[in-house]
Amino acid sequence: MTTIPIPEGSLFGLDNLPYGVFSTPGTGPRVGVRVADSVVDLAATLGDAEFARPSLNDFMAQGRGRWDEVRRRVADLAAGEIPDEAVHPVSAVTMHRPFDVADYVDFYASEHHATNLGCILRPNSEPLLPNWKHLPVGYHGRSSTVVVTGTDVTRPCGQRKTDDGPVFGPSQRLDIEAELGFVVGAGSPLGSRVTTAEFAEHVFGVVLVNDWSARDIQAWEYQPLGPNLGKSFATSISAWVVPLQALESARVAGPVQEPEVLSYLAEEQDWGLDIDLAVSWNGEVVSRPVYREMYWSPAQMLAHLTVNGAAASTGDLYASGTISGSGKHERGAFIEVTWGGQEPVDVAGRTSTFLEDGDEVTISATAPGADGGRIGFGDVTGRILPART
Ligand SMILES: O=C(O)/C=C/C(=O)CC(=O)CC(=O)O
Ligand SMILES: [Ca+2]
Ligand SMILES: [Mg+2]
Repeated sequence: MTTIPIPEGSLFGLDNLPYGVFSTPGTGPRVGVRVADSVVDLAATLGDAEFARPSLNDFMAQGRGRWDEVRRRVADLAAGEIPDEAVHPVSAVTMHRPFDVADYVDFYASEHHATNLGCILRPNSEPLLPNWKHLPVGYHGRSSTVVVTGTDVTRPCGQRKTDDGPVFGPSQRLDIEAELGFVVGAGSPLGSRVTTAEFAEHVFGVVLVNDWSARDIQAWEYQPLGPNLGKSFATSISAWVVPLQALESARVAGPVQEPEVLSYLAEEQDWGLDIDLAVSWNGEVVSRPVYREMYWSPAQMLAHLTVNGAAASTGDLYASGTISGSGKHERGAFIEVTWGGQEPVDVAGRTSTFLEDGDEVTISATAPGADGGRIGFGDVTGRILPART
């Protein structure tokens, strides 16, 4: 039997306990929980069949009562003695995409980001469009290209506009977007709505998201229907799903919403989140976005997603949109950091605007934990491979 050492200050203490899907040489992917620098095999310890599967979906589908029960059992387990064969060092396992992604929607919930992009992309008009403060604007992304951290990202090819008309080729303005992703566990039937008060009954947990974005492809294709191929080539997520319960100490009131929102978007509980992110480009931190300034809360986003009667499904992923704070060093996309490429930055020994082949980007995040310390999210990392031409 083994007791897992939890060093003082660990971001993965007993107040976090995120879930993921891992494999070891010789055994297939299955559900594990991270405790400090170890992964606990849940099928081998708790014995419940849904943990022997290569995704979290069957567990997530069972709903809040079951999630809370398992979290209590896992906390007891992690604090006590565990059979040696059920504990693996994080460094010795392979992490997989933690859930089968059903639908994927990306929102646009940062006022700072939306304003910055408006100024950069549409300099002669109002940066925020008239609907922006009345509803959380979003678009449907491509769930089949959601990949787990560590997956390489091939530079996309596509159309971009030039003075001589559109040309086809590798994107020359490849960018990132640092976001949070909310993972739906318990779905809702077609024809029903999820109210803002029901958010925690449906959302299982949170991942970090990098919504890779080819700005040149996007700028040419997006009017009037929104982003499509400029973003659908890859979206990276972290391997560990932080349970919503672990974020209790991170809950804060969001910004005051003025004008007042329509009643289906009104909230009685605070679902702003005090989460600090860091974006590293080739190993150097270039930005520290803050989640707490996000205008729309995740409870409002889910209420909006279902207000027309659209069903929510186990494995649905909806992302917050780029997380940009008010400060210059809090911007969550390189198009903002470099102001449309006009203000290059010196990063890791190079002057840069957009991503070059071989570049690597890592997004990390921490939040206040229940024990007075901090909890971590697993990183989301990706490296750019040259285009297939
Ligand atoms: O303002 C635009 O035209 C485009 C905005 C984005 O690309 C952002 C997007 O994907 C939503 C977000 O991440 O906030
Ligand atoms: Ca985005
Ligand atoms: Mg801690």
